[in-house]
Amino acid sequence: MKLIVTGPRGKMGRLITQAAAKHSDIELIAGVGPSGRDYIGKDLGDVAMTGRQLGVSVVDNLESVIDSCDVIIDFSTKEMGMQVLESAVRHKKALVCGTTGFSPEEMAKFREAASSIPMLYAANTSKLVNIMNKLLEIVTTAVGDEADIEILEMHDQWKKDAPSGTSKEMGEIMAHAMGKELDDIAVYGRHGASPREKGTIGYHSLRAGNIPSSHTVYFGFMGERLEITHHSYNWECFARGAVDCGVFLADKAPGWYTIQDVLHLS
Ligand SMILES: NC(=O)C1=CN([C@@H]2O[C@H](COP(=O)(O)OP(=O)(O)OC[C@H]3O[C@@H](n4cnc5c(N)ncnc54)[C@H](O)[C@@H]3O)[C@@H](O)[C@H]2O)C=CC1
Ligand SMILES: O=C(O)C1=N[C@H](C(=O)O)C[C@H](O)C1
Repeated sequence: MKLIVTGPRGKMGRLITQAAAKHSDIELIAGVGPSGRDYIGKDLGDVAMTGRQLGVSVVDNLESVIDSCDVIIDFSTKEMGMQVLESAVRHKKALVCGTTGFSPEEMAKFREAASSIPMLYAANTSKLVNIMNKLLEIVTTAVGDEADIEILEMHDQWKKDAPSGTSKEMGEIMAHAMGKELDDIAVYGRHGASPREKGTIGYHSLRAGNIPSSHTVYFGFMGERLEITHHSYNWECFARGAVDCGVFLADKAPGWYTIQDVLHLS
């Protein structure tokens, strides 16, 4: 599988390149970074600190290398993510996108792209988070209407979007389990509303230091509560999952694929 990674100097791009470089089924073709960076033209292995040179460069123009690849993995910014999507559709290349922070209108463009390319979007590529999502569906189906549901997510000080893409996916899964739409029941922060309105999902985002990612969903009852939590200690679990998604997508026909398909959780 011939792979291009965007943002190979970023936190995720670097780890994805490192994981891909160790994978026997993957040939890295190029990295794509922003123009003007001092590492443009340098060896991808050096830029992503894989521990060995890979014999391919980091370029600043995806269009110049895209025809040589089978799959692109993009964990960058929402602006870059939209550009990558356009190029992938134009050149009919499979795309794994793990970038978060897109608007509903932008997300619709990813869905549209699935009619012409193999497309996998995942706000969280950790295996355990996606198993947690299954647990959330079970609990919400059973007690969603009785419980006070609150999501608390924590990330590092540099994270650009809030709430996290993962917590939005979790909220959507729980809302759908209750036969509702998240937009109708999400409450961002609480401002002294009392009593708490039943059937809503509360959102709380915390940004501090270098916390990689924590998500807890609270199901509050009178006299007891259930908490379901995932903590990552670093970003490697997401990079491993992203590479698995890329390998999965390489031989697929155009269509919309999810991480549940990759993990056989559907
Ligand atoms: N789906 C998942 O499991 C996960 C998703 N993420 C998401 O991945 C994204 C990236 O996160 P981080 O790696 O922490 O961010 P980062 O800020 O460390 O890296 C972003 C990278 O994008 C590159 N970039 C920005 N504009 C570019 C352009 N025009 N051309 C080429 N490259 C460009 C930057 O140079 C940088 O290398 C975020 O949206 C984050 O929420 C992060 C972790 C896990
Ligand atoms: O920016 C991050 O770090 C992460 N972003 C994703 C998100 O927005 O949910 C996934 C994970 O939480 C790490």
